[in-house]
Amino acid sequence: MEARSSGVVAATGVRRTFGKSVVLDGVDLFVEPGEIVALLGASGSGKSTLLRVLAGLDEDAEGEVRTSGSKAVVFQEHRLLPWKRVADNVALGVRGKDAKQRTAKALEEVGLDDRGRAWPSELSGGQSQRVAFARALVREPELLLLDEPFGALDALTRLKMQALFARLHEAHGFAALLVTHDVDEALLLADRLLVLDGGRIAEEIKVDLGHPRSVDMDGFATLRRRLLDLLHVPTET
Ligand SMILES: Nc1ncnc2c1ncn2[C@@H]1O[C@H](COP(=O)(O)OP(=O)(O)OP(=O)(O)O)[C@@H](O)[C@H]1O
Repeated sequence: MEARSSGVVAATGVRRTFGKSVVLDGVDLFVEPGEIVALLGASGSGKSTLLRVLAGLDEDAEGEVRTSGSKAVVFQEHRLLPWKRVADNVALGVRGKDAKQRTAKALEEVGLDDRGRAWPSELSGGQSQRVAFARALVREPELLLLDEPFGALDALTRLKMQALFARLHEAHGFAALLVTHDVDEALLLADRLLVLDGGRIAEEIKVDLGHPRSVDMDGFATLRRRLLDLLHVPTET
């Protein structure tokens, strides 16, 4: 265990029950600095529950969870405050006299430098999610916890946001735990995949595909098939 003491996330024996139902039954999970880990699993397997535990949003879980450094969470829905302008929503994540400058930089990084004075209701779904990323980034987190952050977006916007995420990661080097049910997304973005099943991490797959990645590169289809098998998804119809 010593070698892993520098992890951004070190969780051991995480257990969460709701009444008689055991959702997490001894989860061990480590995330190294700068690493992108995708968390997959069937619907109801406990992905969001685990993410909430790691985010410190669930006080009723058992087990040991250590996270180091600052963290930020991005959910499927943007959760912007409708009564605050875009820039003020982003600025919620920062304090100090350079807050304004950092807010402007974060908005620029997500491609919305000209929308700071807009209201959230004036933005598209994709733009709103960009603001959610800016609000997370402005804290300069060491760890991003992402719960289906692209899940509510149309296919094209989703691809653009995945590319944006990859660029942001390259620029900032944060570690990320990405909950997703999209196998291609996991394979495009993550260094390592974890499959949650039966309340535990049932599989771990290292993604040695290099960067940049695309769905038609060598090795992608093989990993994809393996992952779909693990998720019990038929690959032929
Ligand atoms: N607050 C709660 N009270 C009772 N049961 C809950 C609660 N939160 C989650 N559960 C149950 O825990 C199980 C896991 O839910 P969770 O949302 O973590 O799954 P998931 O893997 O994220 O699913 P999905 O992919 O569908 O989002 C489900 O059976 C769900 O009904």
